[in-house]
Amino acid sequence: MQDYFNEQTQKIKPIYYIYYYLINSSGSQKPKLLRSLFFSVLSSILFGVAIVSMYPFLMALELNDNYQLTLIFIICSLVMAIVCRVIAEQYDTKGYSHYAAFELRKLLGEKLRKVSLCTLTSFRSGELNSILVQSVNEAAGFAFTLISMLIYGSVIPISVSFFLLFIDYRFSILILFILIVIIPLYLWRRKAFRRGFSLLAEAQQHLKGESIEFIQGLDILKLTGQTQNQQQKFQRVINDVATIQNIGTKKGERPNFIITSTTQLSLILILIFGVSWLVSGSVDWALLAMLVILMARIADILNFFVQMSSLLEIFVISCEKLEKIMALPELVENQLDKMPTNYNIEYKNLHFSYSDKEVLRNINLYIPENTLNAFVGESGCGKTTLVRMLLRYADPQKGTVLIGGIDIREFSQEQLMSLISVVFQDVYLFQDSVINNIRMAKPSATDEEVISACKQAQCHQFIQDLPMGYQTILNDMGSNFSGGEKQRLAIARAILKNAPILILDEPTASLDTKNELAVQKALDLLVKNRTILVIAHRLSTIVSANQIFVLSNGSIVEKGEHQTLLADNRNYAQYWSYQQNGK
Ligand SMILES: Nc1ncnc2c1ncn2[C@@H]1O[C@H](COP(=O)(O)OP(=O)(O)OP(=O)(O)O)[C@@H](O)[C@H]1O
Repeated sequence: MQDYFNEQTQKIKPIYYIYYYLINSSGSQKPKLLRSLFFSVLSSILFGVAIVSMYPFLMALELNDNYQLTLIFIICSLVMAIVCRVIAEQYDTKGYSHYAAFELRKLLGEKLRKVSLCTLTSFRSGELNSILVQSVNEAAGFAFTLISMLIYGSVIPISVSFFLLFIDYRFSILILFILIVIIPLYLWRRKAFRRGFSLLAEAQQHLKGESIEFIQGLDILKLTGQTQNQQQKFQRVINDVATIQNIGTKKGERPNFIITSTTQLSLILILIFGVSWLVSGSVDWALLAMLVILMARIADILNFFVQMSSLLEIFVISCEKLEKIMALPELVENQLDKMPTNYNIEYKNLHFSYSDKEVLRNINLYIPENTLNAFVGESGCGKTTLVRMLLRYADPQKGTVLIGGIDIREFSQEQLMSLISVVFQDVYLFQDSVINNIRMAKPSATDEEVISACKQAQCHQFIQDLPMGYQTILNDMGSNFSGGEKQRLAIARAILKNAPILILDEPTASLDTKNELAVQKALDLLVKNRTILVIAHRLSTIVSANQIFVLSNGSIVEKGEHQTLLADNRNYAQYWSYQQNGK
């Protein structure tokens, strides 16, 4: 259970934050929400007026003294209260809340675009998805329901208490006293509830993450015989969710009982005082009858408010999650007026750490344009991180990366990405047609251009053999394609994009001989006249590279051509010898 305790579950935001979140979650719809808020308050006041006017009505009825006028006044107040409520509810009925959710999602999308990939990958799978879907719905969708609940629960008793001042101030004080007793009780209950809800939200988040991992990794788990173990882990989280729910229900029992009893007891309190004042002759029966009806109504409203207030906590938790995303550091971007005239790449005194773990140390390297450059070294030495620095996967803590003599932070994201194509071992394919999956590298490309890129990438034939050819929809991230076929689709994207710099995470490393030959043929075409950075696992594929950089523990320890490095007889020569001997 300790897994779910974190800064968010420990900290309870003060109650005024709820109002802050409620108003701000509506974004540009704020004026409409404020208008709804105004009409909700007006509706509650008019309702209070109508209830309190029951007393002069009953008195006039008893004395047969022009009661029709009071009756018309009560009916008008009630009709106006209903009209105001209908206007207030337009925030939901006219779809403004949906628009607020749409805008919030757009804002989050924009934010995520500006956050470094390194930061984004620190989120658990499913976490961002759940924030974008569930938290947005809860934050933007609940706002009006919660506001009206808060208003009816507080404004009706307060306005009634105010109007009663003109009739009998003692009852006003009595109602205010009941409200004042309930508020600290509610705050006490909130504390117990809030922690439980935060823990539950965390546990449910874990459950979503586990289920996504379980489903996505099912084939690997089956192959490695680990299904049972993973299922046990999954089951443990399911049990945790059930346990937290049980504990939450038990913990909430006492505060719930006390609060609902207090609202019911208030009715008895009014009766006790009212009857004693009636007996002493300082109150008449009509006022007492009106107050009993009134208190029954107020007790209902307060009970409803208390029961529904768990929604407030869910709302606040969602807002806090959105706040966490909006507070993520952004990559500072600029926009260049002129793009570079050459594609020489330079890393200058670059240091990079993930949290406090230093992964790249004082990297200095120069890559002339149109050359083939390979990065080799033991697993975990920092090859991928080094190459990703060029893509602004994250910004280095120290040092710079330059393309054509320009610091890459000077480019906008679009400008930088227009210069670089990547072909990694993991190819991401979207659930869309084959042609659209390739065209995404250059959205303006014609069908002919896409087909020509596919021919060069050696994938035209197998696409043609698909049931709907280029229009075939890829299912489940392209699970119906082999690894080699996916690689060739990625190469087709890179050919179509035609960027001057190409990053390859040795795409043939995990392929069988037949697929490797096809991919290699496609690659041979792609690498011509480009600046290439390749992460190499098999040294035989990079013997012709212009420069080979050998990394060890985050530093470049050797660099040169294949033959020079062999002659140096250091790390590279040792790796070469291992691989040649099949070790
Ligand atoms: N997102 C991340 N957060 C924290 N640490 C990371 C992250 N990505 C990589 N690392 C760590 O940084 C170090 C360098 O990783 P990197 O992937 O750059 O190595 P590599 O040389 O490419 O390894 P391999 O050849 O196995 O792919 C490793 O110790 C790795 O565990």
